[in-house]
Amino acid sequence: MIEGGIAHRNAGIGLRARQVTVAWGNKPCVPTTQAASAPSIPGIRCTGQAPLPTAHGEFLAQVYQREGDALEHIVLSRGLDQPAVAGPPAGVLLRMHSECATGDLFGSLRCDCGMQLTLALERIAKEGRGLMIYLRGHEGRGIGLAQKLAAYQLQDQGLDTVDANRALGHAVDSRDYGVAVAILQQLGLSAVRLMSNNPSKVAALEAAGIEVLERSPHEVPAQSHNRRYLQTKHQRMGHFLTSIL
Ligand SMILES: Nc1nc2c(ncn2[C@@H]2O[C@H](COP(=O)(O)OP(=O)(O)OP(=O)(O)O)[C@@H](O)[C@H]2O)c(=O)[nH]1
Ligand SMILES: [Zn+2]
Repeated sequence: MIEGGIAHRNAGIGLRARQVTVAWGNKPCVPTTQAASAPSIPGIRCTGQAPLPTAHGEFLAQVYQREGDALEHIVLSRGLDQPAVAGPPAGVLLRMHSECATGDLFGSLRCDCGMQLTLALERIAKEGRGLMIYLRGHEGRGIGLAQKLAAYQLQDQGLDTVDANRALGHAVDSRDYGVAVAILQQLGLSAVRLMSNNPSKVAALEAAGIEVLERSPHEVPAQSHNRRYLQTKHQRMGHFLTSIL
């Protein structure tokens, strides 16, 4: 893994060719990666897909669900059916984005999520190939929206984002990336360039056997409403953030 640069390993290593065809009613989820036959990954399935034109260009939208779990995780991908271009950069561009209704839907300035979401789609569109996995159930780093709002109340009384979670009886971060790993495996993607400032995401992928060829910084400008939040992530959670230094 390298930090913030271009990885110079075998181009296309991120694509292990695989046929992915999962029935959803009468409409199959068609392959999104180069075709070959391989068994699908147990416990995860694509339950719907359609082309999705966006302000950032056209993506393929897919829903993935874990067996016995109603959460609908969203994958927006582009160019995965194209062979990787020869030469660097190797590995597919990936954003694992934790659901944040306040930031992603309403443009809340308390965090950086909304701008990071937009930036990720822009970067994938610019490169022409990559994916965003939008992880449901990650709201509030796993504590849910209502408890995140309760944490905001405590932050307004002086606690930081770490201590507010603890004061409410929660872990600081209870997110699990297993479903993202399963989706990547289902798509045949074994090596990625991860757009993130969070070292825990790198560790989670590598622990699961997904090679992180590069952690690509994914910073957006800080502003007065989220500066302390970003400082806490840097100082207490080990996030790589330079915009607040
Ligand atoms: N508990 C809690 N969760 C928050 C708070 N602010 C944002 N979140 C949630 O944090 C999640 C995003 O995590 P972050 O720590 O901001 O960033 P990250 O995804 O780990 O790292 P990046 O990949 O660099 O974006 C989203 O699910 C948000 O809902 C907060 O003050 N308290
Ligand atoms: Zn947020």
